[in-house]
Amino acid sequence: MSSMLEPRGHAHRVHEVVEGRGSGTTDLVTSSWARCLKDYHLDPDKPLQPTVLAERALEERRKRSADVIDCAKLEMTTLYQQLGDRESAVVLVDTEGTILHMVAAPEFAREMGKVGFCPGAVWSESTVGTNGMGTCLVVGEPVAVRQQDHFFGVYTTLTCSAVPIFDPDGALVAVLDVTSRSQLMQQHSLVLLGMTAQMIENRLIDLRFREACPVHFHSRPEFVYTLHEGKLVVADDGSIRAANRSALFQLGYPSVHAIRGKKIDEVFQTTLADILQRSARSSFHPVPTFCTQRSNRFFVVAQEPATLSVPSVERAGTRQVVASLPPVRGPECAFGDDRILSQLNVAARVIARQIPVLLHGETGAGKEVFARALHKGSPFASGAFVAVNCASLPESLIESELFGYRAGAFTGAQRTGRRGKILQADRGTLFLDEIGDMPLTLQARLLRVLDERQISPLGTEETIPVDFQLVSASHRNLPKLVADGVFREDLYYRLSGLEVSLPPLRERADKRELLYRVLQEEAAGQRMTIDPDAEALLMSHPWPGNLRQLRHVLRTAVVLAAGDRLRLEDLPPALRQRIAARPEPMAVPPAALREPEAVAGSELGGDSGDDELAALNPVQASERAVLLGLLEQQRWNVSNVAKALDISRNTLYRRLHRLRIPLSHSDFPVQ
Ligand SMILES: Nc1ncnc2c1ncn2[C@@H]1O[C@H](COP(=O)(O)OP(=O)(O)OP(=O)(O)O)[C@@H](O)[C@H]1O
Repeated sequence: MSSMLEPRGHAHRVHEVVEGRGSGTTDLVTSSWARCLKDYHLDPDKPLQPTVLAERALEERRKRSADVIDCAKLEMTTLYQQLGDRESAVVLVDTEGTILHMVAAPEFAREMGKVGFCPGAVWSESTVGTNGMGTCLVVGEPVAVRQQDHFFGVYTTLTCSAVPIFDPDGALVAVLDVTSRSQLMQQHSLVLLGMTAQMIENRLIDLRFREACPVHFHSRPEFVYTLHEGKLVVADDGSIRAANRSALFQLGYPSVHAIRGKKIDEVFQTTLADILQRSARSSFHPVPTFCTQRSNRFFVVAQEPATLSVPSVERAGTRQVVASLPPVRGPECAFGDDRILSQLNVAARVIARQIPVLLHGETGAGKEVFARALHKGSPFASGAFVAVNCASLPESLIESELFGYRAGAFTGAQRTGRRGKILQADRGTLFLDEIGDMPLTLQARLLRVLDERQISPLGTEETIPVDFQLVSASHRNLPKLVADGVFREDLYYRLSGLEVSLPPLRERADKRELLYRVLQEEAAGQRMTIDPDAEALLMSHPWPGNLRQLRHVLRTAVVLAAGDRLRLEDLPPALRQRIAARPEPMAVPPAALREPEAVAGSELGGDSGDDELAALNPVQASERAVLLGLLEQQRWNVSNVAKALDISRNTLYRRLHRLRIPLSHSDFPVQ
C-alpha cells in the first residue's frame, strides 16, 4: 500500500509537529505522536508491523474476553452493514490491543492481512504507533485517526474511528474500531460506533446480571426500550447492582459506584415489588413514577429476571456446573443455546399477553421453527399455527390469502368464497414470514386488523371479530425499509412488541448438539457417528444458509455414507476445499441483520395460580427439568443449587414455586 505523503516526508512532519514547528493535527494526535517518540522510542522512519499472536495465544485472549465478544459479535455485523463500505473492517480489540473479532469482506480482509491487520494482531500504540485502536485504549475515549494522523507512514491509507467499551463496573474492557480506506466516513462512523458500543455495554449488563430484575426507564415513555433508555438491574432485595450510561446521566450519578448498592426506593419514590406489579398490570407499558431526589417524573417498566440463570460456559469457575447440567431442550427442536433459550423464554411470556413478536435472523436460521415452538408453548396452542410467506405470494394474492373473500367477490374467486389466513388463525397463531415484503397498501389493512381485532373479507361489508397471536419474521432490515419509505413505521412498531434475534448457526453455542440432532433426523433415527475430521469441518464451516443448508448437506451425506459412519469424503467437495485453510475473518452474508435486544417481557402464565403441571409451557418445562437435574445432583441442597446457579436462595425458591417443584421443607416460602 502506498502512503499519500512519501514515508520520509511523513516522518519529517511527525518530528516537526512534536517539536512544535508543524501544525495541522489535533491535540490528541500530537500528544500520541509525542508518546510514540518519547515514551515508546518509536522511529517514524522505521515502521513496525504489529505482532500477530499464534492461534493458541489468541484463543487464550478470546477466552478472557468471552462475554464481551459474545455481546459484541452481532452488533458488529449490524454496524458493518450500516456502514455499507466493503473497504472497511469492524474490529474488537482487548485491553492489550489484540484483535479478537473482525467483520470484513474477505477481499478487504486479505488485503489488510498484508499490513498485519487480522485477528490475533496486537495494535497497541506502543508497538505500531498512533492508530485508532491503540490510541483509544490509551486515552479511554472515542478517537478518530485520519490517514495522515498515523505515526507510521505505511498506515496512512487508512482511517480509523474507535470507541471504548466499559463493563458494568466502569472498567474499560475493549475497544470497537472501524478501519476504512475512505477518509470521509469518520464522523458518520463515530456516531454509529458510539451507539454500537452502548448496545454492547447494555448487553453486557444483561449478561452479567441475569439473575436480577431489569428496570427500564426514561423521562419520555416512547424512549423506554430504546437505546436511549436508562437501565438499572436490581437484586431481589431491591438493591441496585448496575446501571447503564443513560441511567447514570438521567438520575445524575457520576459513576456506577455512586449508585451501586442503593435501594431502588432511594432513587424512585416506589419499591421494586410495586414497579413489578404495576408493569405486569399495564402489559409492560411504562408506568409513571417520581424520582426521590429531584421530583422528576419517569416512566418505568420492571421485569422479572429473564432466564433461569444458567451460567455462561466461559464464566470463570462455572464450567463444571454447566457441564453437569442436563441439556436444555425446546419442545421439538434443539434450543441448547443459552441465548436462544432465554429469548424463547421472554418471547413466551410476551406472546402469552398477545403482544406481537418480531423475529430477525438470517435465512434458514430457524425463525419458523422458533415461531412454532412459541405457538406450542402459548395459551393458544390448541388453535392453528398458520404460516404465510409474504415474499412467495404475488402481491395481488396476498390480500385474498390473508383477508379471505366472499363468493363472487372478484373474477376468478372460488364460488364458495374463502376463509382468509387471519380467520384460520383465530384462537391460534398467525406467522407472517418475510413481512418486509408485504405491499404498502396491505400494510395499512393489517395495521387496522391488529388495532381493531376484526376483519372484513373482500367483497363484504361485514366485520368478523378475530383473536390471534402474531409472530412475524424478516431477514431484511425493517428499520431501513421504514427509512426508505417502503414499510410503514406505525406497523413496524405495532409488530415489534418484542424483537427477537436468532443468531446464525455459526454463532450458536449448541452447534454440535444441532449437528448431531439434524444428522439423527436425516438418518431416520439410525445412530450415526461422524469421523473427527468431518466433524471438525462441519463445525468450522460458516454456514451462510444456516440450519437449512446444514440439513441439506447432511441429507446427501447420509445417503453417500457407507453404513453408520459419516466420513470426510461424504461431504460436498465445496465444503472440503476449506480444509486446512486458516479460518477467514467472517464474511457477512448480504442478508444478515442486526440482532436487536429483546425489548419487552411479561410475567409467565405460571403465576396464575393454576397448579397443574400441564399448565407449564414447554420453556417452563425445560427450566423445570434443568432444576430437577441440578437438585438431584446436589442432593436437594437448596443453598448449593442456588450457589451453582449464581442466584439468591430467594430467587431459587420463587422459581421452584413457579415451576411447581415441591420441597419437603416446611418453610417453603411462597412469593
Ligand atoms: N432448532 C432446530 N433444530 C433442528 N432443525 C432446525 C432448527 N431450527 C431450524 N431447523 C431446520 O432448519 C430449516 C430451516 O428452518 P426455518 O424454516 O425455521 O428457517 P427460517 O429462518 O424461517 O428460514 P427463512 O428465512 O428461509 O424463512 C428447517 O429444515 C428446519 O427443520
